[in-house]
Amino acid sequence: MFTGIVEELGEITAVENLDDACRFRLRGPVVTEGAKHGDSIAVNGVCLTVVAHEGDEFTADVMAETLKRSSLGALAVGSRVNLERPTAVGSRLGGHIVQGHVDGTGEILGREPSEHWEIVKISSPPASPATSWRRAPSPSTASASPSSTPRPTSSPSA
Ligand SMILES: Cc1nc2c(=O)[nH]c(=O)nc-2n(C[C@H](O)[C@H](O)[C@H](O)CO)c1C
Repeated sequence: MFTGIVEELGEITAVENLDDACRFRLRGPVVTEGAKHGDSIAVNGVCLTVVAHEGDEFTADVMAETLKRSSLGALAVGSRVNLERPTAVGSRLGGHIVQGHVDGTGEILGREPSEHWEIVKISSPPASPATSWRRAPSPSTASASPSSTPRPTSSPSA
């Protein structure tokens, strides 16, 4: 579990194209401190697994499904990425509880700068049948169109 509070801005230092995946090497001095093989690290909000690490760099394999659903497929050597380690049990949860399991990519529709912050408008990707059953239906959606969200037959009805 993550909180969405970014710990540092890391960088992609190598990209290797595998048959149906990509192997990324990333630099992140904060998130690699004490990192172990098998640990999770969120890269631009996407939960990935550390398969190797050395010094301030770690390697993660990104499978085709992840490349399809997230914006990680657009990354290249030199790209800066938001990095976050999972939340430690017992610590204060700033931000939100975030799984790092991305459903899809939105699009930035506009940015309105103001003196202290910017309002960023982002489109939400339409739910595909493959992801919509993973989302809990909101009460209004469920009552408005109960048959529009395919779910496994074993799911309790809303
Ligand atoms: C822990 C984890 N590790 C990886 C990984 O090392 N490589 C990968 O491609 N996907 C991983 N995932 C699943 C992704 O987070 C998930 O596929 C994306 O968020 C898209 O839904 C997860 C959940």
